[in-house]
Amino acid sequence: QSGEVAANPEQYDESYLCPVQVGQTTLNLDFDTGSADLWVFSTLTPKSESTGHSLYNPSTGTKKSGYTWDISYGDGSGASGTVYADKVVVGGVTATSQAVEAATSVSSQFEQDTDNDGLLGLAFSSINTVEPQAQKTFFDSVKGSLAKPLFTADLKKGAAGTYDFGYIDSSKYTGSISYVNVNTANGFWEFTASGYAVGSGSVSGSVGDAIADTGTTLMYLPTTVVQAYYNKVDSADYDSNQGGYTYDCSENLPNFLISLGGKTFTVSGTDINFAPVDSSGETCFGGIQENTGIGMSILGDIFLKSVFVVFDQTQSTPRLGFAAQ
Ligand SMILES: O=C(CCCl)NNC1=[NH+]CCN1
Repeated sequence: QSGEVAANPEQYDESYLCPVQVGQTTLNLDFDTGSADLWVFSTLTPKSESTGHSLYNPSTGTKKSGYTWDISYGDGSGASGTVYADKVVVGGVTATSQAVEAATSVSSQFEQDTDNDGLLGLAFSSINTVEPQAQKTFFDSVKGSLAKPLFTADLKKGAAGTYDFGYIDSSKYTGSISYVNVNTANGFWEFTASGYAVGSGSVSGSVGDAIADTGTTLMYLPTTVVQAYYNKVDSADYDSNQGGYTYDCSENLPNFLISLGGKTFTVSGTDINFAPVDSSGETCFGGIQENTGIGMSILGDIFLKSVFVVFDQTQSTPRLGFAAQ
């Protein structure tokens, strides 16, 4: 089988939500290559936490007795609950008995984002949080039945993009796809990024260890790289109250170039202009921030909306393919 599903941006492209049939209900889920749990708001979620969300009704599923899950994300958000097996359909691709993690508790970030009905993890199943036995991601459940064991991400700035499962649609990218091998030891789509450049500078240095993470909004890079970037932004400064680099919204940001698999990709300065910090619209928060304390770089949506990405398990070593959109 193969299929395509829309990835609809929230405000400021903070995350991208995709319609997914879970049991007999269609929910809008955040496809997240940085985690491996498929969890949903449900009729088991306290009303005080689930108002405004579409809810999975576990009555259509088979309860996995004694199974629980509890996940925390890099941004401090989290959720926990119980586990059911049920039908999940993404863009016409069906997992007949997918582990569906029904939330009995969610953090405030999820409670408040009423467009988001849960997450569909697309990292490696090794980091699934279900106890006493880790469960397969949706991709792992259907991988063997896909025309090709791969999926692609084509996210866009302020417009609907797509995730495709089982095939590469050559109309969605330009030029050739350049591949890098993935290190799955930490359960992420983790690889080594090469040199970088700011604006019209020449590509040099090394970004290093990084993950491709559709579930993270911004780009988190080494301090040296981030300082080199904002040195080219006159009004930029590190604002500890905002927790990162801010600048005058009226200032045009330079492009950021990164070399992956021997090819250089350009993230436009307009894409790096993330969002105003308040309703005055004077000060803006940058889409490139420091990876301090994370232990690796994260190429999140700010980067991913500039490229077409292949999450490829056609070979014994998984790999990532990057092409310009
Ligand atoms: O948690 C992470 C970072 C992994 Cl290093 N990404 N995925 C995600 N989902 C919701 C917020 N962030």
